[in-house]
Amino acid sequence: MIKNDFKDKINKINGRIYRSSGSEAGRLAVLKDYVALTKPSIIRLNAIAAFGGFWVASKWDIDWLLLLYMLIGSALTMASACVINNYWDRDLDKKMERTKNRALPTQRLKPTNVLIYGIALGIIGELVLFALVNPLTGWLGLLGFFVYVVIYTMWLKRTSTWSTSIGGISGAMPPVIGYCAVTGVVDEGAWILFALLFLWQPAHFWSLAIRRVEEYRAAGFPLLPVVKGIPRTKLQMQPYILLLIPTGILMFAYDYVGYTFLIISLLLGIVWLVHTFMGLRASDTTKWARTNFLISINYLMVVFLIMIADTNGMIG
Ligand code: HEM
Ligand SMILES: CC(C)=CCC/C(C)=C/CC/C(C)=C/COP(=O)(O)OP(=O)(O)O
Repeated sequence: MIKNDFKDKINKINGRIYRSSGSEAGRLAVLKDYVALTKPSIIRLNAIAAFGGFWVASKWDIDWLLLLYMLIGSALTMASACVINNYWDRDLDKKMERTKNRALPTQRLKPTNVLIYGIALGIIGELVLFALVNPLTGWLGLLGFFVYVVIYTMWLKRTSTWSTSIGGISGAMPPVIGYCAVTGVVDEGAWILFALLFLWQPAHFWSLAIRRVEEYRAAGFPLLPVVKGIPRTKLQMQPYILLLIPTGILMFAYDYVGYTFLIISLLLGIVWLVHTFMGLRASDTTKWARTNFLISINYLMVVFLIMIADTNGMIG
């Protein structure tokens, strides 16, 4: 104990604020930081989407080992992308309340270590996808990684209001990876799942961006509400949600799911659309945006869980 306190002091004297991992508590805190860098709640929801894609393509005839490999490979690839996003954004993350306490902006971890960690996760994830799932899922993982890390994080997030829509291509990859792990081809089912996630994302993210518009402005991110204003952003969410609703109809029309999914996805889509529409006249925009963000998260979770339960019209 005394030895660890001494180590911490030496670190401070040397002007370093990297945390000592000598004590039990210190090691646990470092571990927590490494886990947080992977953005676990985003990976969790993305993993549900990948699982849903796999399940729908399998039509209840599940290859459990393949499912496990697909989940491990895609989760590690996504974790890698999120860690490298944290690495790249470490200076900008200092400027925002929401992100300023992360491990890199506070200098609790060394950037080089984080970069190595991110690359290692990506190499293992991609090896799992290429070797144990199929090459198509490996390429789709690489595409998702490239769009999120290079196109979104390194380029558009700092320069254009298009970051959200184009960045959505990467977020739409997980269910496609799950689906293609089974089919080995990109067919209409893969495209419908892609469309579902792609169309879901702008309203999800803009709800958050509206709530935190001043933070994003101060940090210099040219997001839609920062550049074009909140009323325009509220308006621009609507075509995405409107187009999202037919993806449920297409899933049904192509016989992937039954009536239960059709009805629930339609109802949820309509609830979200109406709530978004009401945003145009909301008196408390912050409160409205918080609810809209929560609806987005719950919409996706429920739609994918029902998709899994009602694959092939199992519920009816
Ligand atoms: C362009 C695409 C996307 C952007 C820009 C985006 C942006 C964000 C941001 C900045 C947050 C942080 C919220 C906060 O700290 O309060 C967030 C939260 C979240 N996002 Fe997204 N997101 C995108 C796509 C996705 C996708 C594809 C998923 C999953 C399928 C997802 C799931 C989540 C979840 C679950 C949260 C809540 C995290 C928490 O509570 O810690 N997002 N999103
Ligand atoms: C297959 C593959 C690798 C797909 C990638 C999927 C993926 C991780 C999508 C999530 C997109 C996302 C969290 C954007 C937020 O980043 P941000 O930088 O705006 O968030 P922040 O400000 O909280 O860091």
